[in-house]
Amino acid sequence: MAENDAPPPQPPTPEPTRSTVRSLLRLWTYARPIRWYMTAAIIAALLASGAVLVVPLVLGRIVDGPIGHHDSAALWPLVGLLLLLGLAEAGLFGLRRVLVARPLARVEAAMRRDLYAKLQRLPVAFHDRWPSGQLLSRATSDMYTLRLFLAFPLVFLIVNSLMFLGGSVLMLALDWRLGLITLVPAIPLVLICTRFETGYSAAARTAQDQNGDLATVLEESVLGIRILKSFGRQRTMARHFREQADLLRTTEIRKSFMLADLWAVIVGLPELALGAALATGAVLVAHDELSVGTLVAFLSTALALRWPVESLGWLLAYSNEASTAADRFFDVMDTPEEPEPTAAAHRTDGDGIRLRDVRFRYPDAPADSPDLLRGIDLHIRRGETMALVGATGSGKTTLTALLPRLYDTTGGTITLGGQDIARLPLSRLRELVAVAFEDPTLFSATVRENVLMGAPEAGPAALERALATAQAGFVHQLPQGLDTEVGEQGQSLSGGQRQRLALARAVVGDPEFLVLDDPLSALDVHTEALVEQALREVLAGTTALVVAHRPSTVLLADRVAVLAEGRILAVGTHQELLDGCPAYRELMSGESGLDDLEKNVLERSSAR
Ligand SMILES: Nc1ncnc2c1ncn2[C@@H]1O[C@H](COP(=O)(O)OP(=O)(O)OP(=O)(O)O)[C@@H](O)[C@H]1O
Repeated sequence: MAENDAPPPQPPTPEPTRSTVRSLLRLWTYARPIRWYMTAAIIAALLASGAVLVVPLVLGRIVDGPIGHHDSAALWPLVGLLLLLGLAEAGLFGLRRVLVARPLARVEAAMRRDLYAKLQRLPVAFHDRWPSGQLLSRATSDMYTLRLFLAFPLVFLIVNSLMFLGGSVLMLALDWRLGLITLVPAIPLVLICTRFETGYSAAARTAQDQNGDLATVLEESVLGIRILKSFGRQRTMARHFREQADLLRTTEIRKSFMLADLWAVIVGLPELALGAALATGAVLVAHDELSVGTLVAFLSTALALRWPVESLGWLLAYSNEASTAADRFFDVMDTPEEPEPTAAAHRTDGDGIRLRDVRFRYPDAPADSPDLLRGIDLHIRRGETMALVGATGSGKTTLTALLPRLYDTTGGTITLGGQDIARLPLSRLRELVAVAFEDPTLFSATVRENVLMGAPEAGPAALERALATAQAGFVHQLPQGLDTEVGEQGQSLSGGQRQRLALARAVVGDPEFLVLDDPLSALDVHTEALVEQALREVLAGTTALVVAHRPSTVLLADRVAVLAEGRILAVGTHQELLDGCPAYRELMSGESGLDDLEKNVLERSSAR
């Protein structure tokens, strides 16, 4: 495909009116199936926190009772009770973890599965717009953030709030004056936390997006490592990576400073209040208005509430991270999919492939640019092979992508065997049309799996036939033959080998309609001639559109269509066009020299 000079894609920016709670509530769909586990975990954590709050009361009882009355016999049962409370607290917090560990792993897996399935369903235009690193970071680090949120911050936001409420009531009950002194700082704290929440969620979103950008740069440099090394551009790419990493680092530092500011207030204010309560309590004890035991119980309760209050900082920070991660997840999940026609498929008739007034422009094309395809009219008769030629960037690959509806036309209609492709269910359409692209993408799977991707139900005979057509017999010499893993993107194979496997994948299902985008470009002259010979038999039984850059590929076709200025300029046999279409003559002579071509044609024609 020709280079795209559209501006680089940007991830969506968060809407200014977003609400953290609303974003997090959307996770309910996934959390619902495990609600009872979550409830049990919250109850376990609440009981553990209850045990923590009972400890000060027992301490108060010890001070005013056995210690005050020098009664050591009465001391031991209370010490035993303290021990039991400690054990109960530890056991219950442990139980909370056990209860949610597996269910939450299931939630994370379900979210990731849905995200992956959605990415598969979304149109190619979506993937053109979204950098891969942004999708990668959503499927990995964002999922992890969300699972962690459901495991800890969510539970502790509920438990710690209730513990704070319970502790406050207890402090007020023990002594209302000391209680008020200790609780007054809660008012400025609430205001400060609200302000923090707004600033921090914006920073969290920025960091997550920058993380995605970093993943994109990393992925590109890993996939393009050969180019980088061979052009000695590692330093340039490393600089680019460092710049992106620096941006992320700056945002992370900004987040840390925000959190540090909040923490200073969250830790500082209660300490001041506790100091004031201690001083006031001492005066009250001195005036016999308060027992020492009650003061000990009060202060122990206040100290037990330090964790719920201090944890507020990271709980808020984490909740914000989780809510922006949820936004990023739903940014993808909410993207509209292509409407899937449900009309029952009829049998195709003998009309072949017909394009009527087909127009197309890429969604991100500059507004002032004309449509790339501006009214294509073309009829490929049933059983016919049509070559498509045109200058580079004229839209040949784009036109081929319209047949399997990788992109939807912006005007006009395309029919396959008389059926409008816009009305065919995509699964049926993609059964009818098989495609081999110029860039032969393979997957990290075995040779067999890669080829059978074109027709999973094809038997061993069909597989062998397809490999023979594509002159891909080399696979039998690979260490494990058809079961050899081809490595990430088929990197362990040569360009020509990959191209032959991609061609085998396209023809293995004996498709009714075949679209080949310059399928022989990476082959040596000898292999090309052999593939052409075998391909001719396949093409005889199918209706095909073949993008051709070279005269040798043109020779596979019955007729040739010339694409220029977004329209079909001329259609005819190779010879007719050579005789009557100057643009075609120019295109062909630009490739290999007209004399060579004509010689070639004569030789091949006599060989047929
Ligand atoms: N995904 C895309 N988004 C936006 N513009 C695109 C996209 N893909 C291609 N283009 C633009 O569309 C035009 C036609 O590209 P296309 O790949 O269809 O040309 P082509 O005729 O197949 O070229 P070549 O012969 O070099 O393979 C080019 O200007 C290209 O920049």
